[in-house]
Amino acid sequence: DINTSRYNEEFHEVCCLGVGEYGGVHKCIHRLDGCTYAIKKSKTPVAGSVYERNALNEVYAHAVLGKHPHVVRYYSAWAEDDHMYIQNEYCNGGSLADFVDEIRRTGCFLPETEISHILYQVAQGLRYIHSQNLVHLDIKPGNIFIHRNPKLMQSPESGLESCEEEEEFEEAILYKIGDLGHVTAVSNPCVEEGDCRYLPCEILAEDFSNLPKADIFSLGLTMFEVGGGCELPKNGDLWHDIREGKLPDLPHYSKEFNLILRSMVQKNPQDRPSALSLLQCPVLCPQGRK
Ligand SMILES: Cn1cc(CCO)c2c3c(c(-c4ccccc4Cl)cc21)C(=O)NC3=O
Repeated sequence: DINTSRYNEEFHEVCCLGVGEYGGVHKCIHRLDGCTYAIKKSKTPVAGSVYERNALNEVYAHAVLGKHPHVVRYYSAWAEDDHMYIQNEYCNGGSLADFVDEIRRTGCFLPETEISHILYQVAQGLRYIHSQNLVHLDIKPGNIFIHRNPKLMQSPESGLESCEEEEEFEEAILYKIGDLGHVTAVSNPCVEEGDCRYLPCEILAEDFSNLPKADIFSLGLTMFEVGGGCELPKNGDLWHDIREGKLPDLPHYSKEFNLILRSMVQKNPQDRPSALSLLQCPVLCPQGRK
């Protein structure tokens, strides 16, 4: 009967975090360890279908990518009662898509230091994914999740005392790349296209010769929206203009920051910076930290 299901036995379902054609994601508390997780429940994909390959890609990617501060952590996956479950780290601050909605609603823009920090953190996640010879292929605001470290939210000093023995500085807000359903290997790619609003034209033309730079392109458009840029089209003239390198300026940010975004969405993948080179860029490098 349904009550013997691992999902119901091991977890207490708190609330729904989102639903899509894939299924639904719930915030759950593990009854034994008391920790909170995000668990996606989806219909078992038809054997041999692209959905099954995507589902397997997602779990393989999580297994290979293991633990990284800027990639959503995977804990477990299982199948039961004609559904697949994946148990991931719960990020308590929503996604960058929620953030973009908020900026559009309030007209309050992030200071350049904050938006540079977001780009720096996500670039660290991308560098890690690319270093494993994998590519994400669906980088977009809805797939970048935010985790606010409650300990550090009161006063930044508190974090320092507690981790004085550790070398590294604890971040109060962590940005994490999630939804690895489109992840594939750089070498033998089986590309399942992500959201066309964020894809470069070479991917749509099935040119997979430089996949890591496709992630850079998508990250450039993602940051354009976080910076208050207009809503991105799925097609049409603006879609093509952007891919001809005509990215509108973000008036609230410096010339240098705008030049970085424009370099990330260059038509020719070779002209886009790698994730590693973004991390060495002085405009983004966090002040004073190596
Ligand atoms: C819609 N939605 C909202 C959230 C919480 C944001 O504060 C969320 C999460 C995830 C996911 C997710 C995405 C793709 C695959 C599996 C999962 Cl659990 C979806 C999420 C995930 O892996 N971790 C999340 O926090």
